[in-house]
Amino acid sequence: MYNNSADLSEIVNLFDFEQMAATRMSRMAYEYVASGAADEISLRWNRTAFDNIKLNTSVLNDVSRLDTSFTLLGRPMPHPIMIAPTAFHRLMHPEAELATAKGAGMANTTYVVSSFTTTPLNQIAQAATSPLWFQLYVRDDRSFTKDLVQQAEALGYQALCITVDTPTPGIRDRQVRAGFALPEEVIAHYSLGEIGAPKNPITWRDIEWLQSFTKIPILLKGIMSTDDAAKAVQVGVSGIIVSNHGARNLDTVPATIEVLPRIASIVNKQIPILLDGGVRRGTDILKAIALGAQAVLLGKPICYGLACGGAEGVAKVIEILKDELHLAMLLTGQPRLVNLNRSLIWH
Ligand SMILES: Cc1cc2nc3c(=O)[nH]c(=O)nc-3n(C[C@H](O)[C@H](O)[C@H](O)COP(=O)(O)O)c2cc1C
Ligand SMILES: CC(C)CC(=O)C(=O)O
Repeated sequence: MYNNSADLSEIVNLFDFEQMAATRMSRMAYEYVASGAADEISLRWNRTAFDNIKLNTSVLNDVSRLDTSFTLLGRPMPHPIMIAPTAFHRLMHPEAELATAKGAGMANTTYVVSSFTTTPLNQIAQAATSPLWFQLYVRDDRSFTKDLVQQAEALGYQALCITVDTPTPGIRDRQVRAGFALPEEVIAHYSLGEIGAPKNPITWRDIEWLQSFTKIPILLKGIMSTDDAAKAVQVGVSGIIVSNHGARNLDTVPATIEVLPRIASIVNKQIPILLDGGVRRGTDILKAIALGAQAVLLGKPICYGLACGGAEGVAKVIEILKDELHLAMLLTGQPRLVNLNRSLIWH
């Protein structure tokens, strides 16, 4: 099932990782990771929307000292690149989520562990050397859900990302064609046996219920409209993640970077905004921050890095992006990420 000992020196950018992963992962695993919903229109838009944004440059600024640091939920962050929650890492590498956690530590990044982890939360916490967050799929069994949140808290997971965009996964034709089914050794410990279908029709009342006992900051993952962003602020969550689930749920929703500016205007800096979906280049990160995000998360590239090179592969994905981000800051004349604003975007 695995073919993880690739020569990573051949890898130059994140697209190379995808190409290499396509030749090294099982067809089923690759199709699971790479595919988008239905006709994959939003999947393409997540990329083309970034491509279509043009950058302004500003010359003769002092860029001798670059600063990518900022504060998120009261904690210092060295750079704005995080690992998005993705399910079933044992499909991609025998060390599974432990390798992802080690890679995250090597790159000094925060790793959001999926509810559909194939490694128990305590083992990941033991292996981690950088901050962990936990992504929650709320289950019908509320006492199970409450126990899981409290377990994550007790293990030191620093924030809770509640995924709100997946009452059901979307139409995934390529997964169906590839005969997606979890091999016996790939066990999602907290899935309640409902693999591939979270079936979690949660409502705003459930968010209030989660707030009533959760001690760590709560973020809502999967906000795509200004109304929902306004509601999120109103109910008092600590942050939102603008996400269309990597274009895996509802096809023809807009690209995340397209909706970001409107959501940022509504939120008006009351709570932090993170973004994921199609981030593949250092310039993408610059654009996201200029348009109102504090940080970005990576989904598919981390899966490809893991499949090609375990912890080293994961770390290399982040390191490549960090280098690209530094170059983009130098070349746009922007030494400090926290100073970025919409003037960086060319109109
Ligand atoms: C293979 C895979 C599994 C995913 N599993 C989850 C998950 O368990 N929970 C979740 O909230 N999001 C999940 N997502 C969505 C990601 O968290 C993220 O929103 C998305 O991948 C970001 O887009 P990108 O892949 O273009 O970087 C998954 C995405 C992929 C590609
Ligand atoms: C089991 C899946 C619903 C996990 C997921 O979020 C995804 O594959 O996008």
